[in-house]
Formats: sequence, structure tokens, C-alpha cells
Amino acid sequence: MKTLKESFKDKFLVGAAVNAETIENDQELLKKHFNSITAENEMKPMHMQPEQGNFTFDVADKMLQFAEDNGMELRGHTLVWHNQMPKWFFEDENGNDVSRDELLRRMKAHIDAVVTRYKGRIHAWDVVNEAVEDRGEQVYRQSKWIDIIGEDFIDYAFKYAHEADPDALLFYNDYNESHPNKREKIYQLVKGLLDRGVPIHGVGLQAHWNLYDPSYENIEAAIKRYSELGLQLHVTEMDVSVFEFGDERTDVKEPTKEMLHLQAERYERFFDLFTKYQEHLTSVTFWGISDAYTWLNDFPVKGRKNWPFVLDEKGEPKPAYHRIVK
Ligand SMILES: Oc1ccccc1CN[C@@H]1C=C[C@@H](O)[C@H](O)[C@H]1O
Repeated sequence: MKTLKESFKDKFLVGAAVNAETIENDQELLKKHFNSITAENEMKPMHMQPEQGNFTFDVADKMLQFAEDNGMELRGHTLVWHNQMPKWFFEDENGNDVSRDELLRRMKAHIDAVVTRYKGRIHAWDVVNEAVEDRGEQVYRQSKWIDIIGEDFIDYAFKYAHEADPDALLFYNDYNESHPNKREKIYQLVKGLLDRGVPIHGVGLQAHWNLYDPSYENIEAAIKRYSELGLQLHVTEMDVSVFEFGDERTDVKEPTKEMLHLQAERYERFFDLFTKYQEHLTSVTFWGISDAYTWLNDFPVKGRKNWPFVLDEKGEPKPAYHRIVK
């Protein structure tokens, strides 16, 4: 039976999110199925620079070394985000907001240190994550970044990353990317960056999907819309939850046959779409390796298990695997 990376080797990279535990314990499974990895948390600002000037690169170094030793790419995730930021980043010594110039200086110092360290080795970065507001007509999500710097914090993040590594592919990354309203706002944001000559090379579609949403039509419309920008597309954080968003039930202790069947149907259609648009879509990363661990075990319902991948808790193929590996 073909492995995941073998099945798509002439189409797009197949990646998995890893963490400090799985990079140690799941090496055989990673080497078998994947040719790209992403740090689930360990390359976010909170983990890379927990205190000002104190950079902790050891886990990221280990992940990159594993990737290089095994012929894998590593996607850098992420440089500028409103979440998992260390508190000090936005505050002066009195706990007040720093100035625009000081926050730009701190943003540049962080990006310079991190991107320069891995220059020529990390070929794609999620430079800015989730800057678009989900609801209504407002384009930009409220955050300390936009409050203190303004909407052009995004422009600066990409410019600083490009200066640090001119050869790295720079991505804007977001979720709910296939919902028509948010799709249009992401499109406008990225088009604006391009129109201003900001160095951006790709759009990351997180693809945190489920058995019921988004529709195939909306996914295809999003892939087509983003493709109009002439940029690379990466699916960056794929998982297919067995629960609809907002379903807070806690009685399901293992996936039902119906769930697994529907999940297999959905995965087959998703990968058929990815294959159809492979000239634009160059990488598909799962936000984990197997059902043994997923961030969805605690989100959005604390303590509830989920089974979102094509490999089961033992790392063995699920019905969905057999529908995408042909
Ligand atoms: O699906 C969502 C729903 C609400 C908020 C954020 C997200 C997705 N947000 C992602 C998920 C997990 C984190 O590890 C990633 O870094 C982040 O990009």
C-alpha cells in the first residue's frame, strides 16, 4: 500500500504538525508518510522569545535537523499572531502599551533573529497568522498589533521577513478561509499587499474543517479566488473534526461507523480538489500526525476527544486513508 507522500509525490508535499513529544516518539511514522513538518507551537513567539532578548531555539533546531536529516521541508509557523504572544512584547517597563515605533522595533528584532537563524533552511514562513476578522464587514481583527501599529503592521512583517531571508516563501495564513465572507476579506487583504509591492508569495488555507462544513463548492471557490492572485497556495493545518463547530456534545467516546464513513467521503472529495488545483496548491499539511494526538481533543470542548486524521490512534490507515491513497 502506498504511503501518503508516495501517493501525492508528483502533486504536492504532504506534511504533519509536530510537537516536542511527537518529534521524538513518532519519527518512524513521520518518515514513512510525510515530506514536510510544521511546529504546532514551538516556533510561535511565546516559545521562541519568552522574555525579551532571550531566544529559546533548541526544540526548533531539533525539528529542523530531523527534517533535513530525512529529506523533509519545514514550514515556519508563525512570526506575527494575536495569540500565543509573550506578554512583554506589547508592554513597556510600567506595563503600559509601547509606542508604534517600539513595537515595530520589537517585531523587526524578533523576525530578524528567528528568520536569519534558519535562513536558507526554512523555505516557507507563515509570516502573519489570522489577521482577518471572522464576522461582519470589518476586515482586520482587533489586536494589540493593529491597536498600536495600525493596519500596516502586516506590510512591515512581510518586509522584515523578506529582508531577513530574500529566498523564503512568505505566506499569509488563516482559518475559515473558505467561508465566502471571510474569503473575500482575505482576498482583499492579500491583493492590497500585492498592490503595495509587499513581498508575499502565498496564501495558507488552514483547513480546520469538519464532517459538515465547509461545502465543496465553497472550498473550490476559495481555491479559485486565491489562485487569481497568482500566488502559491498551501493547505497548512488540515483536520476534519467529527463534530460540527458549536456541537458541544461529550457523549461520543469513539468515532461511530457513520462518522468514519462520512469522514472518508469528505477526505476523498477534499483531496480530489487539491489534485485538481495542484498547479497552485504545492503543499498539504495535517495539523497533527494521527488520532493519537490532536489539538481538537481540547478545542472547542475541553477534555473531549476527536478523531480528525486519516491515520488512527495506532498510526494505522482509517477508511479515509484508503479513499485518498489510490
Ligand atoms: O480553528 C480555529 C478556530 C478558532 C480560532 C483559531 C483557529 C485555528 N487556529 C490555529 C489552530 C491551532 C494553532 O496551533 C494554530 O497555530 C492556529 O493557526
